[in-house]
Amino acid sequence: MKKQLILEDGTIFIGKGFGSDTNSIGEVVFNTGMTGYQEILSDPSYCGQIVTLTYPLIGNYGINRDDFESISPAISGFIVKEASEFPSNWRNEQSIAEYFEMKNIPGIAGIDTRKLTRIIRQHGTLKGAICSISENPELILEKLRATKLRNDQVKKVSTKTPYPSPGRGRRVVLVDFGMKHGILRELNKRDCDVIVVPYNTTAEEILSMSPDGVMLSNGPGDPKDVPEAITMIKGLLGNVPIFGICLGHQLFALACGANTEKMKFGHRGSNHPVKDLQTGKVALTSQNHGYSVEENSISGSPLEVTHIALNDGTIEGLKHKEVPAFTVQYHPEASPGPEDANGLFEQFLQMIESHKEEGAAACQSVQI
Ligand SMILES: NC(=O)CC[C@H](N)C(=O)O
Repeated sequence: MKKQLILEDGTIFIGKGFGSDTNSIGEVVFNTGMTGYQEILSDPSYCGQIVTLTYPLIGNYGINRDDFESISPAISGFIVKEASEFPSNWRNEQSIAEYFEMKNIPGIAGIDTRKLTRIIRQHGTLKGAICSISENPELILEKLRATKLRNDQVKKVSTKTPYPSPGRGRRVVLVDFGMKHGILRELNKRDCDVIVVPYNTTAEEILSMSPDGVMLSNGPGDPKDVPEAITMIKGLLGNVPIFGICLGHQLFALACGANTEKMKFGHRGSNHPVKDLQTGKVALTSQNHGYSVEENSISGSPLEVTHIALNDGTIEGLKHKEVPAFTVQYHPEASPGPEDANGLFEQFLQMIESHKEEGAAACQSVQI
């Protein structure tokens, strides 16, 4: 089944379809990870995007029951050089073609994904369409150029109702903007008593759950499309310790008066070096973001830059100068990728402990 991949700039690639036979339109983004395709295709932050992988062989260890980052993938399509037809691994249960067919997502193989990546890097983000070879490319191109990409992805992928993930440790409210399950796993591993809540929960509702700390998850799209979350974070600041990841980091920055901007082609991969400006240490990190916090907007805000990307100098971490809150643009939960930054979850729990001690000391001094 021949298929075509048509880019907004008029480039056409011809390949072989796999997975669902449907046509699809989305923003085409590249990920440079050599492994971790299952976590990538199930990361809700890719909602509405067509993902291409620069590594040429994808699907060789199949799809297994453990490595999903969400129950249903939200991506709009998958572009690979070679989709392995004979996966081999003791955990393998399905090929990627079988999986995409089951989930009704179109894929296209036989594409020179490194050439495609160079086009995106030169041009900047592009919309693209995966469609049948029988479609008229001129008509598809017209449709593609006229298509406005959706701006309600967070609403689409966030949980509709709160749910608990109990533990015996600190109580953490985890705001789900399109959460990767790795974040929940990391909190549960540390025995946190977690309540996951929808993206549009108010600050009052969250505070009424008496959290020891609040986590702001990753999620898809432009942070400015979620104004209710910015209002919520403003209401939380200073009332409870906050740790934000990726979209959570961007929303936190907006709530503190800084600004975010769309990047030319984003960071997506498993080996992005990030420097901690306090310790000078460099961590290799897993990343997936197309927006970043604008550097010039920090000076008038109560924020301090704590981490930067070594590849292009963009902001990768922030902390609030007055209240207990810090955020990172990258993924300390990895899934997939290196676990260098995993200690940030401990840092969050330590921040909760210090905040509790300060609160107890303040109460004592009032009594005196
Ligand atoms: N992984 C994320 O949370 C991504 C954040 C945001 N959607 C971006 O692309 O920048």
